[in-house]
Amino acid sequence: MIEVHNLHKRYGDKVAVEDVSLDVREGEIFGILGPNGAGKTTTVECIEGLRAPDRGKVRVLGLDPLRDRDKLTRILGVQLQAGHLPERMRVAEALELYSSFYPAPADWRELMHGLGLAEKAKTAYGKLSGGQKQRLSIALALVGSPRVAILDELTTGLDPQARRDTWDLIAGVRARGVTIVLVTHFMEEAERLCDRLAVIDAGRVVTVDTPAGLTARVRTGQRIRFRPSRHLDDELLGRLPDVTAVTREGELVVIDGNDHALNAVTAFLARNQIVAERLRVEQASLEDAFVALTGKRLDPH
Ligand SMILES: Nc1ncnc2c1ncn2[C@@H]1O[C@H](COP(=O)(O)OP(=O)(O)OP(=O)(O)O)[C@@H](O)[C@H]1O
Repeated sequence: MIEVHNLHKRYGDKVAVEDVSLDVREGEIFGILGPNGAGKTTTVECIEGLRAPDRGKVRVLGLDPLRDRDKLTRILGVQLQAGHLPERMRVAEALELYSSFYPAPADWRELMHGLGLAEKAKTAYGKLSGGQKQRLSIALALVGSPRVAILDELTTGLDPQARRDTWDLIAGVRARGVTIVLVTHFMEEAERLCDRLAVIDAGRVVTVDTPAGLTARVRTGQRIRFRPSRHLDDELLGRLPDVTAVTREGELVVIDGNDHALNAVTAFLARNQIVAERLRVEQASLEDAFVALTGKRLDPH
């Protein structure tokens, strides 16, 4: 659906996109994940035809975003950033107006209901809350019944419940066959929604993988935490071949080991008639994978 080859873009001396290549397949939710200033927005603006690349090639369903702009706008839905509508335009008016731009628009009333904006149909844009503006921008991105939708910072500024509702909505849009590109800062969003992810850092693609594939790459084994029911000899435990370290966090014992560590530790405890209370086993998360790949944390703004 989307091909990007060796994209470069600079603003004056500042290199925003150094070398980005990726391809987005039909029907998937493709995530672009990276810290502030990584070049995510610049990359999607080149895909949308809003910016001209300095070098490299971009195609959306075979169309050149700059040369074939008219055709592209009929198949591509773009979530514009807040503040792009006249303050006094009402929600229903905006949706009706935008739907009139497209040859085969979606039912804008259905979208308005689906996004929880029906009660605000007659409210002026300037009177909406941040979350409502955000939902309206999603509705406007989808009103043309696009084949590809690009959503930049989809849920930034939404409260946790509205964020979850939006995720359900996006999953529903994908179920109708729309391919989605999602620019995000949120690990949980990436993990919940995306089929594949491009991790971008300092203008380059660090890797492209599924969320599960990314976490599997940094799996360092298991970390086991529990409170022993009675005295436990840390040194003996540390001698088990599958255990690499035993430390204490207050009354909890913390054990790092390979993927067999849990079996080895539970067998050891059973032999010594010790019960593991409040037992927890942790695996690597997508956040860990991101840190391992880029050396940076993702700080949501
Ligand atoms: N119009 C511009 N003029 C000059 N520099 C820009 C411009 N737009 C972006 N930049 C710079 O280019 C780099 C990449 O910006 P971009 O917005 O693409 O990153 P991003 O990954 O989307 O970041 P964020 O998550 O903060 O939006 C940043 O260092 C940014 O400051």
